[in-house]
Amino acid sequence: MAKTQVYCGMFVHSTKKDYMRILQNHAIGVKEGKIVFVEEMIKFQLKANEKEHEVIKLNNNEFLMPGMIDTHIHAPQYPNAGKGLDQGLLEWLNKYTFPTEAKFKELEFAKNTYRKIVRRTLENGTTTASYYGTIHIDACLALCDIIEENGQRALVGKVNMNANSPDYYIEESVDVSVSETKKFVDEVLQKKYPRVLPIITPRFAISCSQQLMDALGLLAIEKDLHVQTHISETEDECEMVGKLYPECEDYLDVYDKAGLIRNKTVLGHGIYLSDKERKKIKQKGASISHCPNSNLSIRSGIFNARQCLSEGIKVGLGTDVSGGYSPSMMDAMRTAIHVSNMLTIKDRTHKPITHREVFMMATYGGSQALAIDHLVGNFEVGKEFDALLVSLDCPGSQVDIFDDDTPEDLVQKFIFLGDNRNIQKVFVNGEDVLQRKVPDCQKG
Ligand SMILES: Nc1nc2[nH]cnc2c(=O)[nH]1
Ligand SMILES: [Zn+2]
Repeated sequence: MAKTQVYCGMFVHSTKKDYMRILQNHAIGVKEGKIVFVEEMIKFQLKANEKEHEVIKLNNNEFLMPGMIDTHIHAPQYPNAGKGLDQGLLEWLNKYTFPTEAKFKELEFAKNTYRKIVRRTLENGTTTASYYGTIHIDACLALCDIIEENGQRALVGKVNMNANSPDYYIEESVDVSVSETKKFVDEVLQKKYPRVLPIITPRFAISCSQQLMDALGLLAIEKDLHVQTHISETEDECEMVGKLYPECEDYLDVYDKAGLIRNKTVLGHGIYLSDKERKKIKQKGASISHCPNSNLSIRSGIFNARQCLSEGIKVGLGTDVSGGYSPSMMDAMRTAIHVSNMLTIKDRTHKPITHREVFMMATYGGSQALAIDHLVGNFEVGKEFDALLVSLDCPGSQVDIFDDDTPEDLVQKFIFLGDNRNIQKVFVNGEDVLQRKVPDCQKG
């Protein structure tokens, strides 16, 4: 019988009560990918037994944290990461994003790109991602296979768009868009991937007709599926949605009328939501994916994370590659703090979010946002062990530790100064997935 792996040392995670809880001199037992106990080391030592337990001791400059959860990322936009940031959202979509996404008609190009982004996010500690694909079903199915092959956990969406889109990148009709989506969902579910699920992905209200959104809302309800889309990201976009849907009360109402606002719905951005819209999001149990790098890079606006958190809305973090140039969730944490600091600079009564809140949003908050907090997000007994082994004194580390650094200082320094080199192991369901032998993505 396989032994229980027991990690001994320091752990940091978020709980319902604490954004950041640090457990020193603790032991976490992992069996068949799941957390079977979390207890003080002295307690574990009383029952420790060589036949049953494989003990892995962390050193003083190491800790374990939950794997990070990217609640909003466009896998096909990865070739554009770090370029084409000179336009605002609507122009940026037309000039750079749609031409790139259209290339995913070519399956080999799609596979090579998807291998790169899945590997890159894993190396940066993203154990779960909610991916937008393109309108191409074969490429989206290939993305699912590649995620599975690499051992990542994910939601994958075939994008729907049938309006206000260029001729070379648009779905023919509502019927085609819906039937392709059904086919995609059925194929993904049939494969019974242990950790990959489909997510209904109407791009945003501008590129979908009401009829299409109605059909997608029905499908989501019928099959109890996750939903992701964009909302209130820029002022231009909000104005255009107001003109396209004059009969709706507000932007959220466009989606809500279609049945798309559920407790498994994650809404990207939400910068310009009204009090009324936020109230409804909270009431419906939907969530917001805050994508700070993207919001600054394409100059969309300043999201008020403090306000949403204090209102009790579920908030996760997203990289939003390639509106956001970085695929790293560490960048998302840092940038979220800076965005919140900007609000404080403008209004000294605003209480900025700290390393504690961004840590929560990158881990437990992300799991709540994607409605997978019963499976992952923190180190609760019964959850799957998705975790990062962080070392601050590994070769190449850019973090220096001093005698008076507290355990929380170590975590804070990792958030601000750390990078992928400090992420020594990436566990998904208990397995160190960086060790997997997969096709070399650099050869693509
Ligand atoms: N950031 C971002 N916003 C969008 N709104 C509609 N499509 C997109 C997209 O691809 N990226
Ligand atoms: Zn996006």
